[in-house]
Amino acid sequence: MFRVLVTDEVDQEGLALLAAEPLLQVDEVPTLPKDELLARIGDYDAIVGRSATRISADLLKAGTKLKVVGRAGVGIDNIALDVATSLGIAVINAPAGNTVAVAELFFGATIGLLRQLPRADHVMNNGGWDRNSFLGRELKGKTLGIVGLGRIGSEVAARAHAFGMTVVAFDPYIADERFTALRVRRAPSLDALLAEANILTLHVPLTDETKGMIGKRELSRLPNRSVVVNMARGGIVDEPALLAALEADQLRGAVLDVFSAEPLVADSPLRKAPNLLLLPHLGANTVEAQRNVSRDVCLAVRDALIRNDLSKSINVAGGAGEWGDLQPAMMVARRAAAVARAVLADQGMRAVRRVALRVSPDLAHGTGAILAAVAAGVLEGVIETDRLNLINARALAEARGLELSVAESSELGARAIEVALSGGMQQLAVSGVAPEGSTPRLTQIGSFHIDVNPKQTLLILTNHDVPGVIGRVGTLLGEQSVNIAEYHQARLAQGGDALAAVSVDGEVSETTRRALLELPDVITASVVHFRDE
Ligand SMILES: NC(=O)C1=CN([C@@H]2O[C@H](COP(=O)(O)OP(=O)(O)OC[C@H]3O[C@@H](n4cnc5c(N)ncnc54)[C@H](O)[C@@H]3O)[C@@H](O)[C@H]2O)C=CC1
Ligand SMILES: O=C(O)CCC(=O)C(=O)O
Repeated sequence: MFRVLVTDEVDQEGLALLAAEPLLQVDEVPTLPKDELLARIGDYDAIVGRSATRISADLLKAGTKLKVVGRAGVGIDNIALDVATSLGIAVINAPAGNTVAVAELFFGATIGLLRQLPRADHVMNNGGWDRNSFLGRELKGKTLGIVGLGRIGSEVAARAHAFGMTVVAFDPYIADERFTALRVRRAPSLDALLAEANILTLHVPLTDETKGMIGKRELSRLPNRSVVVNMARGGIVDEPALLAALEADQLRGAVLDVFSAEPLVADSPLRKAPNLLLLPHLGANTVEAQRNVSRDVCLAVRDALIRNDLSKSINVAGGAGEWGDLQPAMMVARRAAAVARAVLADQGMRAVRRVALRVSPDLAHGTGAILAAVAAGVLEGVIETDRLNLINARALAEARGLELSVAESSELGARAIEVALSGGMQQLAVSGVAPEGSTPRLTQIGSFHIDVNPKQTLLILTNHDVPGVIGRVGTLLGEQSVNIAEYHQARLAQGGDALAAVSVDGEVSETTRRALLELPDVITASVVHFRDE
């Protein structure tokens, strides 16, 4: 049974999906003060919330059972992501469900500002009828400058064309093809965008790069009497600088849906600023968007808890593509790494320094997730594995000084993986395949070609290629009640060294391993218990 704590206002449709799962117990509470949340979090496997609950480092550390943090929305700036990653806690958001809500609000609010609708309504509510004071401006013919051409920026751009606007955007992380497809002109720099934007709108995440990105200097570069809209995150537009520009009548107006501190304090000078339309973080507040994000995040949290499906987790080292499609490859990669580490350790090389993963081109879309699986395979059996998982494996490996690399190689056959570990002068590569629709297999250990399905435990023996070894190994394992599932013997040349990969059910004890080493002609015996069964 997993316990899920739901804070903030998360739409019922998603919560019903969680509640319908017999393996989940869902406790819904309003947004809690920090100390109360800290006191409760230790009982829960997952927490689901919106932006009102800060998922701080303290909270994550106090959540000793926490496996998943779900965010019903896009922005994750309220979550201490690095801490979650290092603790192996999956962070899952709902990136797409509220895109349209924000894009539509941009037009609603901007037209509202340009036509002075809130003020006109206020006059009407007070019994007046004033047509002369409310001479507005149109969008048609104006240049819209978008910072951040991601999901929301793209939807804003598409709608702006319908209004007859010229659309220019600045986003150094988006390829030219995307600009072309969206019929958006690329601004070469933020300054170039500012120079021509009659309406400037921000659709970027809050990061070190974007914090304070629109300050006094940037506002002064806009054409006179431009409009600034921030529906992304407070702090991207410097609030005192914006206030000053509005008071100086340098700007025609501005819309703020987000603030550097939320809720906005009652006596904030922004509340009195001229031509400033203020909204209480309403971007995602539509029935449709709330339903979408709640469903998306609750399904992903459910699958992460019950099926260990981390494909929607934004901190699963590199992202995953199609999780179902990648899982066999990740399993083979993890096991290949565990085998290589164990065999090298038995040859006296315990301190792995470098881990090099090669994948065939048909697996190139999943290198991040496969590399995470490799890192987990190298570490299992070496470090405390209670919290070792695909989320923190790479970070833990790198923290131990391991150099991880990944390359795509067309020399490998279909859906093939090679994991090479090295340290000092020694190196060992183990390969495997994860064919579609059939059993994943290990295909090579060092120079030896094998063909074995690595199930619960794999025994790797090296021996002299002489008659009788297989029989003696089989007899000994039988005497120790170890059941052999598959026995694959490989050799390089007759009478030389041979390698046996023996897949067995259950565990092989250290006593049995030592007994195997006592057998004539057995040179090394390595046992790998796969811990991710
Ligand atoms: N007001 C509200 O209720 C809502 C606000 N948001 C905010 O909107 C932001 C954007 O959301 P999406 O479009 O879904 O995200 P997204 O990730 O699809 O797009 C963000 C874009 O910003 C670009 N970017 C990042 N750093 C940049 C920089 N320094 N300069 C220029 N471009 C940069 C990225 O390349 C990306 O294309 C979210 O991060 C969130 O903070 C999102 C939903 C609701
Ligand atoms: O409604 C919310 O929780 C805020 C939405 C938002 O800002 C986001 O999804 O990033």
